[in-house]
Amino acid sequence: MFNFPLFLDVTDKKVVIAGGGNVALRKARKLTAAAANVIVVAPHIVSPLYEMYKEGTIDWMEGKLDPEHIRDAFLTVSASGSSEAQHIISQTVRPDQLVNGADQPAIGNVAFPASVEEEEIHIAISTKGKDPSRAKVLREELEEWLKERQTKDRHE
Ligand SMILES: C[C@@]1(CC(=O)O)C2=NC(=C\c3[nH]c(c(CCC(=O)O)c3CC(=O)O)Cc3[nH]c(c(CC(=O)O)c3CCC(=O)O)/C=C3\N/C(=C\2)[C@@H](CCC(=O)O)[C@]3(C)CC(=O)O)/[C@H]1CCC(=O)O
Ligand SMILES: NC(=O)c1ccc[n+]([C@@H]2O[C@H](COP(=O)([O-])OP(=O)(O)OC[C@H]3O[C@@H](n4cnc5c(N)ncnc54)[C@H](O)[C@@H]3O)[C@@H](O)[C@H]2O)c1
Repeated sequence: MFNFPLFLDVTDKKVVIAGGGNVALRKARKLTAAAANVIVVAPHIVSPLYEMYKEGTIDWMEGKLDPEHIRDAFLTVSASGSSEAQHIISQTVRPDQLVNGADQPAIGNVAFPASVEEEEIHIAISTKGKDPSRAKVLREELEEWLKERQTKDRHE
């Protein structure tokens, strides 16, 4: 399914996130940190997303996903868990558009890895879609390992 590791520049790209729950929030944080132009489409959004909207970090279109929201999106993130929204996404996107199926990997062509980023390196971890919680555990272990390595370097 996801067979090609890639680091992608999303600066100023239009990214539409369908859904406003905690999964949408996690993706919105990563994407705004990467300077994407994030638009959340959902009838309701969790309060940290509402804060981001009020600060102007993201846009919010209140309501259900509509095909028009995603026609010119560079990347669409499916994070609503709604079969109606999933159906709209799979019927609307062209083969040259990117889709992350956070709630249904089968409709996607990109996945978010767990990652550790420092000034000079960025390490990404994927379990090939099989066990995302394990990717989180591995990320935490890697963070520890990097910390220990830095401490060791400082003492050498
Ligand atoms: C790595 C990480 C990055 C991120 O999200 O940015 C990420 N998931 C994370 C956490 C996490 N995900 C889930 C739990 C709860 C587990 C539990 O409850 O046991 C937790 C743990 C938590 O939330 O603490 C559940 C889950 N995840 C997916 C499904 C759908 C499905 O499988 O059908 C379901 C089941 C839904 C359900 O059944 O309810 C799908 C995907 N999740 C991916 C990435 C992609 C594959 C990555 C890979 O190849 O490893 C993929 C395919 C698509 C995508 O999302 O891009 C991030 C850790 C970041 C970090 O901490 O560093
Ligand atoms: N990829 C991952 O890491 C991961 C982790 C946990 C859960 N999930 C899956 O992701 C989905 C979302 O999880 P959550 O915890 O954020 O759920 P949630 O129920 O808290 O949030 C769903 C959001 O989608 C919105 N929504 C509902 N119908 C919609 C529509 N037609 N158009 C647009 N927005 C709509 C709701 O208003 C709400 O904001 C679930 O299906 C869950 O199984 C994925």
